[in-house]
Amino acid sequence: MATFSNEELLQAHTELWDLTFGYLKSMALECAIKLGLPNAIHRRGGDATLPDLLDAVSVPESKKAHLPRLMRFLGAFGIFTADAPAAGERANGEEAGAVYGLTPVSRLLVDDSGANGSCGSLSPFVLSQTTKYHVKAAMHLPEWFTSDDGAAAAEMPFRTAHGADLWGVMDRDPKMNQVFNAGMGSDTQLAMDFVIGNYGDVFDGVTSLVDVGGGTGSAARAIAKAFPHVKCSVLDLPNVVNSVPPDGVVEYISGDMMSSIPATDAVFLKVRYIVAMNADLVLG
Ligand SMILES: C[S@@+](CC[C@H](N)C(=O)[O-])C[C@H]1O[C@@H](n2cnc3c(N)ncnc32)[C@H](O)[C@@H]1O
Repeated sequence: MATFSNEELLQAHTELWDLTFGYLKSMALECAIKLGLPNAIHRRGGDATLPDLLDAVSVPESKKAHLPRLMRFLGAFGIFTADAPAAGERANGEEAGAVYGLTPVSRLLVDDSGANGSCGSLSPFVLSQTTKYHVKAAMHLPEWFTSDDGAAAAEMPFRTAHGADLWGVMDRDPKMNQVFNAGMGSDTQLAMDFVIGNYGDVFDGVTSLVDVGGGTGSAARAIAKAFPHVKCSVLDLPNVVNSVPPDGVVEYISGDMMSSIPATDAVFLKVRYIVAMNADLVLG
């Protein structure tokens, strides 16, 4: 049996604590976005003191003393920078005089379009993946592994937690539908800038394209804008397609990719989860 030195076990103890409390990183990140901290720092020119932040965000008097702790925690894992205050500026052990700045990660969370070149904010993406549905589903992992549910074994912990898959939940909860679709759209915008900028030649000779599981059409709109000769359509479930106002640029088709896909020159797929979840169905 492997033996470990005291140093290794001490280091492992630290790593175990880091892993144990890892979920707090996602929750603190979500909190930073919901409080508007990246935008507040950006609007101050990229640097903000604690009083600046307290001015900009809506925090009641009774909670103000806790903001430096949140900022320190976010700083510890690279969301913000914090310039240490001079010793005399510390109030009650907290960083009253600290100056907080954006890192490349929090820069991606700033709403102002153009702040990151052509890249929009990824805050909607973060919020789409830290929902109560996702967190609760993750907490059902041990229950999912240990329950012997026969044919239902292929179902994911998400269904164990919510009695429906993600698409079913989005169908019954319009707010979740909106939050998830906005998240996918923001992430796709960034990915499409890269795809079109670097691999645009894959669209040479294509005259029609269907983005299968294309959500609210971020990818299809980006392709249609960059390559106006390509007739772009989006195939997605009714709850998604019905939430998109017609834009005259992309055609939205309500349907089930597992049943049929409209005839087209090219199929565009950015639906990793669904293909993985239905791999047996698709690949036989
Ligand atoms: C992970 S999201 C990706 C959305 C979009 N492709 C993007 O990357 O921004 C998956 C999308 O597939 C859609 N979807 C799931 N099952 C589907 C099905 N059976 N037929 C059509 N669309 C489906 C969902 O509604 C959702 O919009």
